[in-house]
Amino acid sequence: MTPVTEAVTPSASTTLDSLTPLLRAWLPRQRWFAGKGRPVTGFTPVAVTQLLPRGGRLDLFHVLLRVHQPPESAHPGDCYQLLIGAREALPPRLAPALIGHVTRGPLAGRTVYDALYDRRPAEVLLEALRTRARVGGLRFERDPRQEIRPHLVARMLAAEQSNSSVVYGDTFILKLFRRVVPGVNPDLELPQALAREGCPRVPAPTAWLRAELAEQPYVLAVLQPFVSGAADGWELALRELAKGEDFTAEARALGRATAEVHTALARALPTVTLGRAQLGPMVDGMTERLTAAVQAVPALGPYERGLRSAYTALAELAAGGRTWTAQRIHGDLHLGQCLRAPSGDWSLIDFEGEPARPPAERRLPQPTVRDIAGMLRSFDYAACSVSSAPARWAHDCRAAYCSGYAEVSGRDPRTDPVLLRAFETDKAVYEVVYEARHRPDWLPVPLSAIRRLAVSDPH
Ligand SMILES: Nc1ncnc2c1ncn2[C@@H]1O[C@H](COP(=O)(O)OP(=O)(O)O)[C@@H](O)[C@H]1O
Ligand SMILES: O=P(O)(O)O[C@H]1O[C@H](CO)[C@@H](O[C@H]2O[C@H](CO)[C@@H](O)[C@H](O)[C@H]2O)[C@H](O)[C@H]1O
Repeated sequence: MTPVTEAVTPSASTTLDSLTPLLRAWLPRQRWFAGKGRPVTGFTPVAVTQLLPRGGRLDLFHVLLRVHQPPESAHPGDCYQLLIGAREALPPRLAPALIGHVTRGPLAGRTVYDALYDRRPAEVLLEALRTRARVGGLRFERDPRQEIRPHLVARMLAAEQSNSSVVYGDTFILKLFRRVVPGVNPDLELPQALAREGCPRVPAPTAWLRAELAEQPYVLAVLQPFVSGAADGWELALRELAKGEDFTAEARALGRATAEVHTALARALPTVTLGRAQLGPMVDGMTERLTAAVQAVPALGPYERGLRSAYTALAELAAGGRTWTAQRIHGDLHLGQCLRAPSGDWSLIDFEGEPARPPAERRLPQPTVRDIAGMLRSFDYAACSVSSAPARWAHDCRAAYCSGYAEVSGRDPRTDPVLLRAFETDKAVYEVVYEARHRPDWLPVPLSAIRRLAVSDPH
């Protein structure tokens, strides 16, 4: 394994300049690119770190890149993390990772590509974490109580999601965050807190990559144990649905696992009471998201009034003196975030929160019902995407999930229908925007829930 070299060079920045036209075409096509639909008007390199000595068969750059998109006044531009490799030519197996052929600058004549798809560069990252390397502004750190064996073989996970993940020898998985923001990253913070509590439902972080840039801290990647042979809840649900099989036992186990995680988070981190004063801004947030969603997706228009009633009903309860407890939660819980190991045990992953929400908001204490609403929506999603789904499948799973949750926590979410409807509505509105932006073919799925939520009266 080639050791990571100690270098952050101004010339690396010049190198990046010559890639600008290629990146301008490549970036917006990536699943994780959050600024879809708006033109890219320019780039500013935030940090360019050379990870291997220049001039070898492979050049390797760790890049943080600010992407400018209109309206500039409203937003300084998102910052993305890239691992860029440059070779004389790409072997066919790396064709999907192609960024383009460079025609000018220090890399002229070379082919640049997304190096996370390539074994050797991915292994350079693991080696750096194993040896706790420091390269320029990058800090590769590891939990001193956890060992990383050398020479684990890397493979990129095929499923492209909000971020990119690499598996090492079926032992670890490294998630490299694509859109990065300064500050505490809940995807490291919460699993670490849960590990301290001894909660076995979440893989404990083994190592992580930090950076200190312009006096701001960033968490750029997290390595955690890989749950080998696991299936995620979404795959399992679809498989059982296709066979016409019952899924309520798993739904109940998922409810129990969610409650275990919530209970441990409430022990590990502060909880607060939400009364009228705190609930007001929360309901305002829901209302604002609805208004923005209606503008972005006009198909929501006819349901706006009905959906709004879910939020006003909640505000009325608060005005009448009701209070709720809020705590740190998962923030984007759905079946795809739940892994079932071959032993049958469930783990929850991906504590980053909803990728579209502002980072500070994602770390606010919330009613646990928000996560529960996410899972309830997910059972509905599964049923809607299989045409042969039995009519009561989603209903039965949702009931079993709530029962499992109540068994562990002592609180059945169905006893607070107004709160549940408000959070389910907020989630469905989020999903409408998410699908319109990323997977327009899926739009009918959350829209069918919107129709139900716009008319349902929980009383
Ligand atoms: N600890 C783990 N063990 C096994 N597979 C995992 C683990 N963590 C994540 N995965 C797999 O990687 C995928 C992406 O991880 P996730 O944290 O959801 O990333 P993203 O933020 O990109 O959605 C998951 O859907 C799951 O299949
Ligand atoms: O997993 P991510 O953090 O990338 O979450 C985003 O993408 C999800 C889709 O992959 C999206 O989830 C929606 O689709 C799921 C089926 O693919 C379904 O199970 C979820 O209930 C539904 O919300 C998620 O909302 C988004 O944040």
